[in-house]
Amino acid sequence: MPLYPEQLELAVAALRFILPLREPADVTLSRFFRENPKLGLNDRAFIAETVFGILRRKRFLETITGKPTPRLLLLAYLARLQGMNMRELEPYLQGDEGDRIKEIKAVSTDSLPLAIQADFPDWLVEKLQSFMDDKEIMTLARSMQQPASLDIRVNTVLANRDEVLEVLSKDGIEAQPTPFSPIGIRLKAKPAINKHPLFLEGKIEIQDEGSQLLGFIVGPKRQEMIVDFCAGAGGKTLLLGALMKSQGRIYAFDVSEKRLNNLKPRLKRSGLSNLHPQLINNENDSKVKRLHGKIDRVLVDAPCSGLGTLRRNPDLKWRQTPEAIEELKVKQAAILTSASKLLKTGGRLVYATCSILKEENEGIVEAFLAAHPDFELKNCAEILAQQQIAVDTGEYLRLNPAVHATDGFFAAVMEKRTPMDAPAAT
Ligand SMILES: C[S@@+](CC[C@H](N)C(=O)[O-])C[C@H]1O[C@@H](n2cnc3c(N)ncnc32)[C@H](O)[C@@H]1O
Repeated sequence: MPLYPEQLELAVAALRFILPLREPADVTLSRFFRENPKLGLNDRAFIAETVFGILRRKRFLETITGKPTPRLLLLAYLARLQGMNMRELEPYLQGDEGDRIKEIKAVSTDSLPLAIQADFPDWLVEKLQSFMDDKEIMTLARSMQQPASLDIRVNTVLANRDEVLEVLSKDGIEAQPTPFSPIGIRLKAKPAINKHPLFLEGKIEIQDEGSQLLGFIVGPKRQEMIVDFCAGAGGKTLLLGALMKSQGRIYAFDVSEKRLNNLKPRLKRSGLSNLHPQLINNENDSKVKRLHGKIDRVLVDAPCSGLGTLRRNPDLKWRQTPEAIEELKVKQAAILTSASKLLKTGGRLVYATCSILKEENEGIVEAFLAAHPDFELKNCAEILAQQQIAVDTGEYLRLNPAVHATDGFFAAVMEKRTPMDAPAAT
C-alpha cells in the first residue's frame, strides 16, 4: 500500500513520543494511539510496524545517519531497511534530505563492529561472547531483528486444532499448525484475532509457540496439585489448566495485583474451573508456606531480563541494564529456593525464563542444584519426546528464534528425590 506524507509525519510524531524509552514502547505507543483517537486502522498498523522496525535496528540506523532526528531515522529506515528507492521517497523529502538519504544509502556496513551489526548494546554482546562465537551471535541477532509471528494456542477444553483451523480458513485467515506444539497455530499475517469469535468464546489464546512448549515441560496430570509461582496474567496457567482438562487444582501466585487482575477475564473466557489466583507479598508469603510439601508440580516462570523476546519487545535491549540483571539473578535464586519447598517427594520443579543469558538460566539452576542435592536434573528433550514433541536441545530446553522460530526460552526440570536417594550437599 502506498504511503502518504501525513502517515510519515504521524510515524515521526509517534517515534518522537516513544524514543526517550522511559517506559515499555508498547505502553507508550498505546498512549499515543489513545491521544490520537482519529487514527484509522491502516495508520495505526503502519505506525506500529515502523516504530518497532526502527527500535529493532536503532543502533544501526543511528550509526549510518550520524546524529539523527526521529525524521531522519525514519527516512533511513525506509531507504536502507525497507528498500524504498529515491524515486519512491522523493514525494516525502524536504530541504536537503534527498542528499542526506543518498549518502545514507551509500554507507558501507561490512566493517561495522559486531555490536552495531547485531544491533545489541555492547554489554549484551560481551555477555553473549562468554558462551557464543561471533557467528552464532550474528545469527541470533538477525533472527531478533525480524518481527515475531502471531501464534495462538487452542484451548483444548473448548475446541480442537483441526476445528479451529477450519474456522480460520473459512474466515479467510491464513494459518498453519505450529511445527512443535500440538495445540498451536501460526497465523500468516497479524489480523485483530482478539476480536474474532474464536477468541471471544475462549477457544483460542494468543501465545508464542515457545511459551506453549513450557506447559508440556511441566506436563501436569489431571487431579494433581500445581503451583504456577510467577503466574502473571496467566499465559502459562491457562495452558496448564487446559492440559489438566479443568481438573485438579492450580494455584496461580504472583506479587502483582495488576497482572493477576489481567488473568481474570482470560480465566472467564477459558471455561476453566481449576485455577485459583493468589496474590502473595513475596516468595516467602504465608500462603506459600501453607502448601509446603503438598504440591506435585511447580512452575517458576521467573522474572527475567526478557532478552529472549526482543522480536516483540525490541526496546528492552535499550532499556535493560547489567545492574538490573544482577538484581534479577538474586530474585530468581530466592524464588526458586522458596518454590522448591512446595514439592512433594517425586514432584517436578520447572525453572523457566524468556532470557537468552546463561547467568539467568543454567547459572541459577546449577547453583540451586549444588545447594539442593535432594533435587535431580531431568532431561527436557526426553520429557518432550514422550509427548511426541520433537525438540531436542539436550537436558535443558533452550529455544531460540533463529532455530525454532519461537521467542528465546529456557527451561530446566528438576525432580525432588526420595530422602534416601539424595546425596550430601556439595
Ligand atoms: C515472566 S513473568 C510471568 C509470565 C507468566 N507466567 C505468563 O506466562 O504470562 C514473571 C512474573 O513474576 C512475578 N514476580 C516477581 N517477583 C515475584 C515473586 N517474588 N514471587 C512471585 N512472583 C513474582 C512478576 O510480577 C511477573 O508477573
